Amino acid sequence: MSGYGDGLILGFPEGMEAAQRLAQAAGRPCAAIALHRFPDGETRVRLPAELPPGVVFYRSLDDPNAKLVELALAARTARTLGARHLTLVAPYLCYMRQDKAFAAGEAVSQQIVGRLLADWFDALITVDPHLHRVHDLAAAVPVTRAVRLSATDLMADFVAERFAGADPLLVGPDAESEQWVAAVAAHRGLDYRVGVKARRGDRDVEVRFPPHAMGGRHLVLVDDVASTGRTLTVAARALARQRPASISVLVTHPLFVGEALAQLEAAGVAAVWSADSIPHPSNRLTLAPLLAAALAPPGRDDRISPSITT
Ligand SMILES: O=P(O)(O)OC[C@H]1O[C@@H](O)[C@H](O)[C@@H]1O
Repeated sequence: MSGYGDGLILGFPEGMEAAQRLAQAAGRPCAAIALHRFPDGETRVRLPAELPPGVVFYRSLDDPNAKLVELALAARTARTLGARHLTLVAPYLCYMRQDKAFAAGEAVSQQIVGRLLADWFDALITVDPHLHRVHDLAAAVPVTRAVRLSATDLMADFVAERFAGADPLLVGPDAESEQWVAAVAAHRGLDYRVGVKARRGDRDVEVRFPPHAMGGRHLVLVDDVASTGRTLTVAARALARQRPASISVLVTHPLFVGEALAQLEAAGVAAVWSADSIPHPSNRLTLAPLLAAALAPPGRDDRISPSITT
């Protein structure tokens, strides 16, 4: 047994603050994994020299390619250092959107990356994974224990408090977003509408909304992930034509690559809010208590439990 006690949480450099928030919420010890990036692009990974039987890795998998290699190095090393049961807490789970071969010859990344993660880890905890055609997290990532959490209750409480007495209207930009916007609406009895999206390329997106009286209302665009922000930007432009009182954006996973935030602002979006699955200036909702509640009690990480989908 190491000096850390069982149920140690290990954080990577870019996510140490979030790993510490999780450790505090879960009442567990926390330590850092040190990374050194060599000039040629390889990474040296260093873990604490002794590990307890149960170890939790905290890493959100935005910008995932180098992170995945480093995770593999860390997970394999953890087992040689004495860990027997490895849990990955990945608030944002990468490669979930490529869930089929959209053209002949394409890799089905969801299945391939999911199996890699299941080779390295025994358990996975994630938040609002982009499961669209494949609904079961354990089918995408076949670990022994797969826990799918949702930020939608936190989002609903945030919107209800922010717009108390103002009767906000939640708006999902497309059919894929309906599972989230409907859950947010249901939690606080809010009203919602969903648009129709056609995507022709990474940044070539069209969004239309069926006729609905939106003039003078506070509109909150809700989605799981904003990547280029194109979906939300185009949706906001369409909504702005309805002369609402305001347009805001609320997402679980704020990737917001490139000029996404500036484009949203130019489209008339007054505020952008997110959960802290990825560190970003828009973070307003903290996921640590939700993630902590999903961790097995320290010392019991090696239990075999069924997959959980919440
Ligand atoms: O339009 P960007 O921000 O690039 O991509 C994010 C969108 O693409 C969908 O899969 C997501 O659910 C979201 O609606």
